[in-house]
Amino acid sequence: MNITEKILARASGKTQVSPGDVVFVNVDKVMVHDVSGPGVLAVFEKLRKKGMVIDKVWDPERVWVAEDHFVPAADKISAQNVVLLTNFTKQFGIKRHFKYGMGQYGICHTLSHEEAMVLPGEVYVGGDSHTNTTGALGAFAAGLGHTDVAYVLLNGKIWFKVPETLFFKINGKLPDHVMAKDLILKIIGDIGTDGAAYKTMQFGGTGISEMSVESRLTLTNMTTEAGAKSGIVEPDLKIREYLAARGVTKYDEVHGDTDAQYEKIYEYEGSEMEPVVAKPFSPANTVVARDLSSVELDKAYIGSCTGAKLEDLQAAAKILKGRTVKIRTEILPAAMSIFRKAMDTGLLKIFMDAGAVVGPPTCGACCGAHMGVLAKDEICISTTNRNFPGRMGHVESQTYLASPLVAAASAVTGKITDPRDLK
Ligand SMILES: CC(C)[C@H](C(=O)O)[C@@H](O)C(=O)O
Ligand code: SF4
Repeated sequence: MNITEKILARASGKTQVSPGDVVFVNVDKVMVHDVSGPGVLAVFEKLRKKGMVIDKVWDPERVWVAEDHFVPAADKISAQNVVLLTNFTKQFGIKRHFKYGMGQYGICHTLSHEEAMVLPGEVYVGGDSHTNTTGALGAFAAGLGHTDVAYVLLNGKIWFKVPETLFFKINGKLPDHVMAKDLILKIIGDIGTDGAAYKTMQFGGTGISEMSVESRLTLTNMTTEAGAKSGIVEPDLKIREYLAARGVTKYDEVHGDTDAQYEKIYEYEGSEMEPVVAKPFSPANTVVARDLSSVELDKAYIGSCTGAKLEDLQAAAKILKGRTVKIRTEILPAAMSIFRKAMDTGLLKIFMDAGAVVGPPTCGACCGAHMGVLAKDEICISTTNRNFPGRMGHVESQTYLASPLVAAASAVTGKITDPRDLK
């Protein structure tokens, strides 16, 4: 069995599972945020109307809650949703509620690794499609809809069909000007937005062992854009060090067997990778950044669970240091802990000296909700993961997806720019 099959076998009390089997698994952790939380509570209300008594969740210690999509409250409805979440965590005794304006808070998928909320070998589900992100820590991590999350909250279990696994073997390190974002855009461009439909995308090879944990998280984050049920990387020393730095050393790692089976193996030569950009309106609409050097931009956005981890901000700072932005540039670290590290290490000063605006963690601009939406016909280069019509604002706006290096280089020139071409 491969790592995903072994995790699902262990969680369902079986010695052997195969792709296609339906298993009923014990869940280790579950997350809801300020969009899915109220949706799940609406399911509870429906069940109550049918006479069900709901006065506790299966295990309040295994539930955590993030305020991220519409904070700072974008309007009256989002303000009300935060009140709903607060009442929910109080009523059910859920202590891990990351609240806007009270110390650490941020985008759910960023907190999941920054706060070591999920550990190797675990089954983690969340009310958000990019829950796949945390698979980079060696866990089975998948997004669920409101009804399924409600079921997990009450029972601590859920069913899964064991997915087939596609293995992406990356040989050798990526060049300096290329980031994990370029690699995953290249892969999605190759396999398409349904190329991994209900499959697991596993990443391995020397290119992955050389890669930082934060970079691996960019890969697994975007497996959702290829339709994958989950994304995963086998845990190694880097993961152990990452978790130890967060005070966690006890967990039960799972590794695939040496003769593990995969549906298909794809190979990529790391050193041959180039900066890649996804054009509107699909993450699979990819070309090399250099082919787009005539595209004029209105905005550069460096933010989101995909592109505003510390390493992403460091990459942007490398470009922006001593330079000035030519277009409106918004930089929103993905969690307060990252914001603080960026402040302590001088990154925020570099951004502000360059003329960019630095703002609080939020999903707002990424999902076109608030805090920087695009106007009609505006064109944005963004470190986020989706560029469907209207994703970041007006339905006739356009988003190009890119790495933080490409986004920062483009902010400086006002046109899509390969970082190698920046004077
Ligand atoms: C709003 C939320 C449910 C949504 C998701 O599930 O992915 C959002 O995070 C997104 O990226 O589109
Ligand atoms: S930052 Fe964007 S992609 Fe990530 S959870 Fe928020 S809305 Fe979804």
